[in-house]
Amino acid sequence: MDFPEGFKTKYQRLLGAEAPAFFATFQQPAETGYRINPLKPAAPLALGGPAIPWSTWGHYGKVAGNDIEHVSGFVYSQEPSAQFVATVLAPEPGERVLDLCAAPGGKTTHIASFMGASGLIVTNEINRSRAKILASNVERFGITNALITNNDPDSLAAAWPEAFDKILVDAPCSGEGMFRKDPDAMQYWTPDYPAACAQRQREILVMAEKMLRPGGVLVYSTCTFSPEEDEQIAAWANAELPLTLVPIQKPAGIASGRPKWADNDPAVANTARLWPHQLRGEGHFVARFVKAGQASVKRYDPQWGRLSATQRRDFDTFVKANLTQMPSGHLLAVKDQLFAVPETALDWRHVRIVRAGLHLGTFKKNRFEPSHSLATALPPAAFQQVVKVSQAEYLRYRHGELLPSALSGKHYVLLTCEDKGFAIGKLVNQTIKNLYPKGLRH
Ligand SMILES: C[S@@+](CC[C@H](N)C(=O)[O-])C[C@H]1O[C@@H](n2cnc3c(N)ncnc32)[C@H](O)[C@@H]1O
Repeated sequence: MDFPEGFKTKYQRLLGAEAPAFFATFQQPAETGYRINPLKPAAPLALGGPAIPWSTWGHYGKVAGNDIEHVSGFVYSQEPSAQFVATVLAPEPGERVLDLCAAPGGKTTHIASFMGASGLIVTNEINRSRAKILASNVERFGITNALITNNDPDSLAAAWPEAFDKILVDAPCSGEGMFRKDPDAMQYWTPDYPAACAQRQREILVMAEKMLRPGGVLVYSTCTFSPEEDEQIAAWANAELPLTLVPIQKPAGIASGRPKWADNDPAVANTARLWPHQLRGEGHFVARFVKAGQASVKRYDPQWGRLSATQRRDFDTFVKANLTQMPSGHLLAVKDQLFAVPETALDWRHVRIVRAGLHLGTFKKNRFEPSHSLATALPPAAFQQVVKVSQAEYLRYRHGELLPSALSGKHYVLLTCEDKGFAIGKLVNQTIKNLYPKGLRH
């Protein structure tokens, strides 16, 4: 592999006798992994691959983007070492958690797995097009308790001071841990790049700390090896912000951060390093902080977004004809869109929202049309009519085709393949009309 100028000499100097083992990993294929989705009803998954020792629900292996397991959200593909981060955050059901730099959603989906459908995850991405990808992955994974936002950290901090029990800052970084998987990631690297990234990381952390409640936990992570963005940022936050570095439990293979790379600050030994020459993964850095004090976050019940009488009638008619139960959560209408949001939702009128809770659907003239999200968020038992399709029909429907049906009537159905819900269809004249979102067709 041709490294950018200055990269090799830097790590030869830093790693000394360890450097040949580190560089040798770049001649090996990248490690891949996936996680099983515990939000889904347990279904036998014929995927295999050994368990990733430091991950909950993680396995080594590869799932293709067109496989039903991926499309139905039964699994999420995520690089193995990245699977340590949410484990360190250890979110719990009922908490209010912020994932500040979240797209495409690897850690958000892992956080949601720990929380079940309880509590609130605010998952934010500053870049608008990446925020849309995040929304689509959150929807595919069947997460119903997320507020997806598209803001810079300063605007969020102004809207939500001390609002979260736990915060993850999976920071934009120089991405040296991506070089093996994606050599294009090297194009931005210069010897000065880590210092420029570190400046942005400090700015993000200043805002993140403002949003953390006293006594709350903040986890900072990167997928880069550079001490400027790892040990030195951890030492800086420990010294300059009202945050204290606390130890991380490190399963075998996971090393400590190196105090010698941060002016011998002993607190840095509390951080964790996942090195590609010490375990099967691409590499990550993780630091866990606690904020001094003790306080609980304020709960907020939205008193706005109530449905009009016509909207209520149309939604009730839809539920009665198509579902077996009312989706849980607080119903909230934003213009013609209907959402079910967690009861602990924040006041979000001053932030840019991409998606709130579960998108239930759209009010049309005198009727309600369900959203595609219902197919991956609700269990098959929540639908009155489930249509099981073959692998060949699954591929045709994903492509946008109609499917003939022996069923009569005019209503919505859940389509499943291998018992995994993947789409909503509309039965009309013994045909299942294709409602698969155009942007997801394949
Ligand atoms: C390492 S990636 C996040 C990966 C994600 N957590 C996951 O697990 O899938 C960092 C993200 O930070 C975003 N970002 C870039 N500049 C930022 C800034 N100034 N503030 C907040 N986020 C930023 C990037 O757009 C990028 O999506």
